[in-house]
Amino acid sequence: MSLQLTGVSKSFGSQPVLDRVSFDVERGTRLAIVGASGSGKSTLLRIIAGFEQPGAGEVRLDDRLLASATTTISAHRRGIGYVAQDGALFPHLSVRGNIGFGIPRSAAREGRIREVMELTSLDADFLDRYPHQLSGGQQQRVALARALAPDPKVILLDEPFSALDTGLRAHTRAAMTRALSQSGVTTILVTHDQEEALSFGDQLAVIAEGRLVQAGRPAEVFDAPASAEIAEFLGAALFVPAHANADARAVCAFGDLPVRHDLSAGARSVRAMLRPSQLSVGDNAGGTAATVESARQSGSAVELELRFGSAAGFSLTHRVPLYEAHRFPVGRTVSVHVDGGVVLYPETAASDPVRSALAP
Ligand SMILES: Nc1ncnc2c1ncn2[C@@H]1O[C@H](COP(=O)(O)OP(=O)(O)OP(=O)(O)O)[C@@H](O)[C@H]1O
Repeated sequence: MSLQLTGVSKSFGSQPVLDRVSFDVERGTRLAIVGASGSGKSTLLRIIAGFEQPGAGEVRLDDRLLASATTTISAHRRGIGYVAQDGALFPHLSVRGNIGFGIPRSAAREGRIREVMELTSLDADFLDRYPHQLSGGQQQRVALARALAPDPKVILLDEPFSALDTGLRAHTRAAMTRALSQSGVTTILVTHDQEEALSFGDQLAVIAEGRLVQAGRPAEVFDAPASAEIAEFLGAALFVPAHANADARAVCAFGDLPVRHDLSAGARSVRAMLRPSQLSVGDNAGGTAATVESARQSGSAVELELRFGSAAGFSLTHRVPLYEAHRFPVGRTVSVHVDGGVVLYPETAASDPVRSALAP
């Protein structure tokens, strides 16, 4: 039993926005969909919610057809809750009125309102407050409580944390994720924030220009992005030209390293991808030599710009704790080691000084 999308496409006028999107979300699990601005994330959620109709394809919930090009079940009959970016609370209704909006009037109503408030870590003292008397994070939790109150089969979250500042965002996200786990409701979150997507769901799907380009467990997708573009989108990535050997190793500017995943599809020219967190920088010899070109304090760390090769060569930024910065004065030659393996991708045709500077 699950929410199932098959070949969902949508255009606005002549502009295609979604192109044959298919996925399955198992009951009680969480899916995060990540994509750049304009990639079609909100449109996808709006089709599932019933606010837009697909141009082609089908949306099914537990085998019941909710939407196709010719069929549509109205939004309020789908059993799907929706939380918008700004919460979209009714400003003239109290917290009680907002949360109780979708629940039939009965003796059990007040109990259910209090239950979902507890689930979303909202104090019962807020019951008679109005939205303008709440912080942004509290408003988002009221919006989630309102969506959960009628006991939906699915909850859709459209960038619900993006309007909150950093500290509040982490706190609200933790409270909402806890509430969703406890309620066991199937959830889809869309976000353009990679960290958020990687930490939210049981599954992660990456959407680019209306197409679903990769899906899987978050750790698997992060570990083996299907393309160099996805690797870069999901977090800082470093690419260096490499020679692949037959024994699952590759030689690149950082030495002879194990290959974790070979996604080069047999290309003659390949490049190795590694994450900055795999680098360690020391003042001993033995690694790849680099020169500290500049040092800039950033919070509790110092960002070193390390230059490899000649002045026209390649540089990367590496963070070291403030208390270690004295070991890396500007002009010092340092040694860079890489832990862990690399992922191989085909080399792109464009020649670029970064690549030639790092060629083994
Ligand atoms: N009702 C509409 N009419 C015409 N074009 C639309 C409509 N809704 C969305 N679009 C267009 O469809 C494309 C995808 O929009 P959508 O809001 O789904 O993207 P998104 O990935 O959610 O972006 P963001 O992260 O910026 O919210 C955009 O180019 C947008 O301008």
